[in-house]
Amino acid sequence: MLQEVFVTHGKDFDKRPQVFTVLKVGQGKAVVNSSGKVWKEHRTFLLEHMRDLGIGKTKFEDNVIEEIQHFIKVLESTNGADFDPKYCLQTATSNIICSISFGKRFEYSDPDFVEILNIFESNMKLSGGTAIVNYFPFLEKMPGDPFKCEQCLENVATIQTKLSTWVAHHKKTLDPDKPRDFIDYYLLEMQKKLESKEKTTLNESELLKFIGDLFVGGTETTATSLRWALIFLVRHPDVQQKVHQEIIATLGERTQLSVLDEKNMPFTTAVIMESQRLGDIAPFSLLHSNFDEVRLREYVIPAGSVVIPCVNSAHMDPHIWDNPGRIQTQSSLFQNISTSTVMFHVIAISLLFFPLTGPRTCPGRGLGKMEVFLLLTSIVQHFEMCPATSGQLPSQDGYVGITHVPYPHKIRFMKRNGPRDTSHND
Ligand code: HEM
Repeated sequence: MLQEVFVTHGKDFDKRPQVFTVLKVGQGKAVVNSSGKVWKEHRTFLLEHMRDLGIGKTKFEDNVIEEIQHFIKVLESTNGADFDPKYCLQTATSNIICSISFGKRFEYSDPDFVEILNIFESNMKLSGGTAIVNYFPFLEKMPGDPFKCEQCLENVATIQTKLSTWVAHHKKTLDPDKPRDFIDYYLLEMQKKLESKEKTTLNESELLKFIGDLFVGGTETTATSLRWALIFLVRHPDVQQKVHQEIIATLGERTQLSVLDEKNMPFTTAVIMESQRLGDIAPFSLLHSNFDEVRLREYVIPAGSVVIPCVNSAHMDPHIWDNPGRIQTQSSLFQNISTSTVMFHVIAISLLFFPLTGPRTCPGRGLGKMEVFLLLTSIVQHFEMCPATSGQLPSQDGYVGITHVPYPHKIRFMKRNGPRDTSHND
């Protein structure tokens, strides 16, 4: 059914609904929250320039690997002590988005950067509560802001102010012959269209939202995918060990894997897919809508409906998975990626490997997939991950905002070839 609605009838459902989180929090702008002409022009711009910048393709992997080197140093500095990797994973994935948006990366301790990441995260979390206002709009103005609508909108305004100072700096330093990043490309495209008097929806206000979209779309999703993968590897040391063995066998004499190695690493690939299924990163994807009435099977879907892709129902479908809540055994992990019938069923399951390929499909999945693969394999290559010193395993449960996020937890990153961990017997 997901396939039928979002792929076969994808065009009928390629709008976003006119509700609080889309119109006010997302301002109905740029790519993620827009519909119609604004969405088409911004999505086309994004895809064209991702292609130009080689994003998600092999030539972009050096940027990701450079960030991984900084990231590994941070993990080394923990010296095997209890550590919550959330913040440094968010920083690493944000820095990759920063390199394509602003042409620069930030130090992990940069206060400006820390602030902006915290605000983005806060809004992802608050969205779980504000979602009710989508269906009961009068709740937005309830005294005392119980659904945190005001706080959410204040966060949006703070982000816009921060991003506008970066855009102002780009305008001052723009060299039309040497565009550095997405902001430069956008400013040049805007200028070109204005000069040729071509009708356009590109403008500075949309630009701020466009850059915000890359952050929202590209940071939390990737970092959360990695957080779930780490949790499952800590909970299943036997699986962690097999991933490590596959990495070592594939590396040979080299010190760093490439995305091209992925095709020779079926076990690691299956583990990433499985952690996406169980982690259920975006259980309801993003809201969709239809401008016109649609007839589908025995249903009539009125124009302007809110259509929620319940991806979670496929992730946990007992008709497909023997025991949906448990990580699949090693042999079935292999089966899942090699059996074509299962592949059909997992189309909706692994957002990165078999996404719903309709008009709204994630434009950043090539990049996301590259980041998850390279970061995860680098972590396992360099560290053995163990439960915190209390021996408590990180929980497999989490909370749902826009994404499904793990509860706060700590794990230990024991440098491989360093002193062995003997304090906990798994
Ligand atoms: C593990 C990583 C990622 C996951 C799980 C993920 C997941 C998703 C999902 C579920 C959607 C909604 C699709 C729909 O509306 O039906 C989406 C849309 C989107 N994603 Fe991703 N994403 C990831 C990485 C990225 C990255 C790295 C970028 C940045 C380049 C990005 C940018 C976007 C944008 C701009 C949209 C909106 C597309 C539109 O409305 O046309 N994503 N993503």
